[in-house]
Amino acid sequence: MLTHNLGYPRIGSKRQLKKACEAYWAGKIPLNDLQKAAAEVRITNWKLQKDAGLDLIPSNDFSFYDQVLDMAFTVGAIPDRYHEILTKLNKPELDLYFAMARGYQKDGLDIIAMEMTKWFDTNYHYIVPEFTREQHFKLFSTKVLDEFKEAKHLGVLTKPVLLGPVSFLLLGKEKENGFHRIDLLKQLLPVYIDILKKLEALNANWVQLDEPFLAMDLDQKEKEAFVWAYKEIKKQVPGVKTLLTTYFGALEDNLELAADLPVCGLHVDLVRHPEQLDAILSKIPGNMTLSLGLVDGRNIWKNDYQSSLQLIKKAQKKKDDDRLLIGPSCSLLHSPCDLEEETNENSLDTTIKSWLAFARQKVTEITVLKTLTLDSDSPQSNALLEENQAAISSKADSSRIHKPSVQEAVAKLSPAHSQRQSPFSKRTKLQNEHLHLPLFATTTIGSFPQTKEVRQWRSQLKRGVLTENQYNERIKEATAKAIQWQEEIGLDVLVHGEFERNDMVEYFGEQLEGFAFTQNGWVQSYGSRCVKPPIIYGDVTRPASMTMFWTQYAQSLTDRPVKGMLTGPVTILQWSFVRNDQPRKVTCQQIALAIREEVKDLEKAGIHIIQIDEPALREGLPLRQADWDHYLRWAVECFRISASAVADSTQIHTHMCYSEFNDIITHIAAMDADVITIECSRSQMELLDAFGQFNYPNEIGPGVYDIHSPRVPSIEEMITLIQKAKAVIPQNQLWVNPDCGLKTRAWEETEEALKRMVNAAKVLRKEVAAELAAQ
Ligand SMILES: CN1c2c(nc(N)[nH]c2=O)NC[C@@H]1CNc1ccc(C(=O)N[C@@H](CCC(=O)N[C@@H](CCC(=O)N[C@@H](CCC(=O)O)C(=O)O)C(=O)O)C(=O)O)cc1
Ligand SMILES: N[C@@H](CCS)C(=O)O
Ligand SMILES: [Zn+2]
Repeated sequence: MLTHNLGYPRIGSKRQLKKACEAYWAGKIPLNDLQKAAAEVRITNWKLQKDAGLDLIPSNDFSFYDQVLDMAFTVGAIPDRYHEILTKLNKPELDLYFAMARGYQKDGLDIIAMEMTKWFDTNYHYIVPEFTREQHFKLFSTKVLDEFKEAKHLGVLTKPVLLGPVSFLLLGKEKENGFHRIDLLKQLLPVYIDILKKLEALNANWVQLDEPFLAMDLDQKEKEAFVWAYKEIKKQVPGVKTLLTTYFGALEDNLELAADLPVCGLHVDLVRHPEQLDAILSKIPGNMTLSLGLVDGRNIWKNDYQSSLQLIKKAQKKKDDDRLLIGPSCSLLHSPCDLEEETNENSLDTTIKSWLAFARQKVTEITVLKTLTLDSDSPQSNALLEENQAAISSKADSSRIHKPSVQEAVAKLSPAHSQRQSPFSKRTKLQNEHLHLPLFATTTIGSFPQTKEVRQWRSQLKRGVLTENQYNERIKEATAKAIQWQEEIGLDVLVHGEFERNDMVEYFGEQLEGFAFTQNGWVQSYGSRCVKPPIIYGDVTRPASMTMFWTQYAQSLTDRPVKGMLTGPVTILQWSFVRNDQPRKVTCQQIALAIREEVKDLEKAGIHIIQIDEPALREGLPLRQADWDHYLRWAVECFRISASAVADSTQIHTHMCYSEFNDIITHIAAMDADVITIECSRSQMELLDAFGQFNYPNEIGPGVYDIHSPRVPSIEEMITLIQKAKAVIPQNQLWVNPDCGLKTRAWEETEEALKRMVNAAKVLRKEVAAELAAQ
């Protein structure tokens, strides 16, 4: 029986990689320093996994930006528009790689970035591979080989990790009509085979091929692709031990397909789906190794050793120990690095800390499970087991978790809680009378640049360098400047800028009871961007208003409407580590009731437009379509609970980014927000089609400015996008706004882009006026 890991967080326990990348992008450090910082992270990770006693340690789980982009880069799936970075500018390959992720707008080039979207149901985002009909693949980057050699040189024979060929293609997008990306498998596979042969020549033993799509609904063509690809790999590289990994879901109807593939090992997620073990054990061939995903890679609760041991024992009845692996449910990429970095008892007290395990502790849990299995009677094992049971029962019995008043409020929820007073057709008239907004009303999504300065103030407040008063004065100044500037450039609906928020979820988590938060529990969200998800451990209440002060302050500075800005219940749930002792729906209802109170307070204070962001509503969709309806019903209901306590004349906005809407449009419509703003620009308004086809009745703000790239779009580009939107949605329903909040941008580009955006709306208003005059 061997222990292994599917992947370790690569940001570094002190976000070293984030800091080095951002310094390199800003031209503050040379490439060499960035490479050094990256190597240090890799080496530290290998060493700590080795020291924990892990048998198979992953390599190529490191990434400068994203593992899907790495795969595209490895197989040379590099869109033509980036080649000039090498051919014309003679830049290093890593600059080309970063340009694919972030766009490139300097040295006389202006190249847009590749699309980015959610990695399954996580808050991690990957770069979407682009494929053309005549797509050509070749071994372009040797990263996987280099990192294997690097670890070997340090005395660690790693298990290289590659995104499997079928999942790689399925994660991508056709950039031309007339073909399906899965048809490219024949051209792609030789590159994989080349890599596997090269790894074999380097004496690699196990190679991990991630095929998460095996835990999703597959059509016949996709199933055949799996069969063909893995037969071909077996035929051409018989000496490599292929470990096929699935995670986030159960194999279900794909079990036979997976069990029949000629691979050496199969990894299954037994945290999300422990019930699948029986079926798997009855189907898996005797000579295929089974990897038991027992330690939760997606949450931070300590492993319950007794439960895991039961699953191991069950597997042992059908499989010899030398055909069993023990590991985490999925890559530990989604866990914070190290609980030992949490030294501040004010954010994470010792009791709550004793319930938790982060990536480093999870690696130890994996090795302990092996010890407990193979050496079950030793005093050391008994002590480990007892200690674990004490932590598990301390959480189950804790009086800090249950609040009868919250449970009563949830039990009393009725359909009336999720119903606005009147239908949209009536509300919109009242809102128009109240707000007097022009055609193509302009707004932003909420946040303005979180500059180094703003973050420094917060860090100084935490360290006691600034008093609360001094900190508030600085935030007030930033808010006042933002309000004045928005008025000057002519935006119609203003925002306060969210300067006081560290993060749109953490900020609320810090103010709600039932939440704990960390000092250093960073998890990669995309590229160098990280989040510190709060930990929901108990029933949720709102002891005091959370946003009133800053919203009222901003509104007091202007006659234009300022939008109240809240994060919605589904997003707070989805972007937190959630308690595992009650259904997610119930936790979400508790949060919805807290947000509902906040909405009521804002309305009472004279705020007439309130935005309840739900960017994670789509992300929360179960991976299997059969489970969608149940989820969407309670998720939409929770949004509505939070939004429905207001008068008809109060305009409720919601916002979603990185979402496809085609297949959930009825539920989006059921949210019944008066206005929805969506991310649209990278897809050139494609995402809007769903709303057009549905004859979506409420108002929409399709994003015209890609905020994930420093690139400033031209006014013409924005006009073209609005015109595209006009072709799909009646113009009186349209708003003009960026794709998402501007917290990650610098002021210079933000100012320029928003000025152009307001002017684009003005140009279109003139056009419409001229059309009307001509009629
Ligand atoms: C909109 N998105 C969000 C998602 N998830 C969230 N939880 N939040 C989101 O906004 N998912 C989807 C999208 C895209 N994802 C992201 C994720 C993360 C960011 C982002 O900007 N992250 C920041 C960190 C934000 C934060 O928590 N800031 C804190 C701490 C700041 C800090 O680093 N302080 C320094 C000290 C400062 C100094 O002295 O210079 C330190 O501690 O060392 C804060 O502001 O207080 C990031 O930088 O990664 C965006 C989109
Ligand atoms: N109001 C948030 C939404 C991000 S999804 C922001 O503007 O950053
Ligand atoms: Zn957004």
